[in-house]
Amino acid sequence: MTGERKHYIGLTLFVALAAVVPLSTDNDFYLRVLFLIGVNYIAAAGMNVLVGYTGQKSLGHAGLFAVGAYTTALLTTRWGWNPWPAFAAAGVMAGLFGIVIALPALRVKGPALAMVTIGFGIVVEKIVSEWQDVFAGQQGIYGVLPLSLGGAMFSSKHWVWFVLLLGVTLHVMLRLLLRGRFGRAFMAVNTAEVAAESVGISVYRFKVLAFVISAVTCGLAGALIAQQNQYINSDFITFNLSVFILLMVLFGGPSIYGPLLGAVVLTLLDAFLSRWPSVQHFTYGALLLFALYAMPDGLAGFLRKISRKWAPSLLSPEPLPGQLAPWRPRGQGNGEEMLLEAEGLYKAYGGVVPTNNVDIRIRAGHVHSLIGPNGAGKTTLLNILSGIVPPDRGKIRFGGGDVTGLPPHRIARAGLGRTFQNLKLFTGMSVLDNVKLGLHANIPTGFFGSLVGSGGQAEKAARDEALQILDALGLRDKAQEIAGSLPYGVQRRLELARALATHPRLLLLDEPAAGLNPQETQELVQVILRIRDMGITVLLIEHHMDLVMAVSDHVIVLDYGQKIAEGTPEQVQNDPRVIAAYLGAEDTMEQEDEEGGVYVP
Ligand SMILES: Nc1ncnc2c1ncn2[C@@H]1O[C@H](COP(=O)(O)OP(=O)(O)OP(=O)(O)O)[C@@H](O)[C@H]1O
Repeated sequence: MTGERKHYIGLTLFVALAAVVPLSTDNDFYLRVLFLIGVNYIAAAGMNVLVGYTGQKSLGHAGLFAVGAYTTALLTTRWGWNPWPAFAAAGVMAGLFGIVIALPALRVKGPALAMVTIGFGIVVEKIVSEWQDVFAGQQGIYGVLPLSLGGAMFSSKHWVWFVLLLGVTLHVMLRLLLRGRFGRAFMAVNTAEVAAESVGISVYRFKVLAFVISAVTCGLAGALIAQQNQYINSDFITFNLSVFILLMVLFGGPSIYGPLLGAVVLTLLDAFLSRWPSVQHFTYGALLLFALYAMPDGLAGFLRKISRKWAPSLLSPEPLPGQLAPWRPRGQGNGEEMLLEAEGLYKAYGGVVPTNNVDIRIRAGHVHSLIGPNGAGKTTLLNILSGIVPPDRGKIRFGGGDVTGLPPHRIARAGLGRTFQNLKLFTGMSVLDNVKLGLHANIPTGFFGSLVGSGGQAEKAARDEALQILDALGLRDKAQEIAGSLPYGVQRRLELARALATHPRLLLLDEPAAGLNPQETQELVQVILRIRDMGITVLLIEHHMDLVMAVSDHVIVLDYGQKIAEGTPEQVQNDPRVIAAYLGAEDTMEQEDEEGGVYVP
């Protein structure tokens, strides 16, 4: 049975069971607890995209809960809106507030988001408690219209069924979203931002999107509470609520099922401890610390570990298709002779000038090498070309267009793929997912299409192409292994596979042979020549002169940030300025590296 079928059978059983429970009791307290589990799940499910997938922590989501709650309260009491559109408006309003907070907060890195969200939570708390005319402070807004069907207001049981329906719909939509290119991109943003940009993902846009998803679900949760209570006041909007929402996600764990586990356990605990508020708050604090330090993968991670031991078949990966046709790269150049032309590139870090008025021209279809002693500015130049480092001066034309100053994901989408000197893989993800991430910009499924599951065919095509690329690089048998668990040489090849998956016209390789043994280096020579024969232009940085001489059509030499020579490998090898640069650097032009290859530092 496929994983999909298992999931939908499990979900149907769960829904059937959960739908029958309210029939077995008329106790209002129990029905209220079931309702709260549903509401908390809805808040946590969106928060999980932000915290669990993109790794951003927010401590102000009570503010977004308040936006939803007060939107529906004001619309139904002051403006006489019907409760259904008022409920929908609560989600929209919270989403808009989410955009307004996330746009500035996510421009900066580090704890800025946590700080901004704490500030936002405090501001909202103050506004609803002190702006009496509009929000009525502690006294609150009465008469909020509850949802109704055919003119009859929802009973306690209807509310439970409604949150069940909403929760299941949200679960199915988020699962579809998170199992496709959006979920992979959110995780990539969390693991390695620079690498995510290098495959065409706008890190900033994905962080904002995750924040907005979490804002919408928290806003809907707030609206549900206000409409079910038919009342809302400022006592609901506290810092503790923000902590509670975050805690559900951290405690449940970063998995599609984490928020459900977090919502069930913490709502029950909350109900049980509600008689002792001081113990309640202490318990949240203790659980937050416990979740952060002792259970980094939360309850879902813990259960996964147990099932791996006792029921491994539950976690067995999807079977992969058998033989596929050999991979053929797509999106090659449009015949231009000069694929990339850069003029007067200049970059200084204080007194250090790693790129000093460098001009380079990359001819389509050739292998170019960039060499020079340590610290000559090779990596900085590659970073400038790929958009990671903006140049202080100079111009770059790539594929006929000006790409100077564009962010890395835009340059990647224009057809520039790259690998890194220090590997930047998405280490916690499978080999296959790493390569699928390379294909990210070439999978056409949009956000709303993903939510309703219309991306199935595109996902299948991406999986097949990723497997073809892995096949071409001899990695097919590793497809389902975790990238970070592979030997170093295999990880290097995987990074190359991911870069090829971006359909590059120009492939930048930063020291691709670093850390490889002589046999792997020989294989790399063949791989680079094959890549060139497929029509992909290559620019590589390398210290292994054997490799440079074997693959290059053209060599560029840098020293102290300046281009000191260029030409065929023979011309460069015999150039007195190049010999002097290397002699100056190490008193020797060539030395044997540990494995016996010729290595020039
Ligand atoms: N972000 C930065 N801030 C300050 N100095 C930097 C920065 N990036 C690079 N440099 C400096 O610029 C110079 C060139 O560095 P770069 O990494 O480009 O050289 P490289 O030729 O790639 O060296 P290697 O062969 O050792 O990798 C070095 O002196 C380095 O310390």
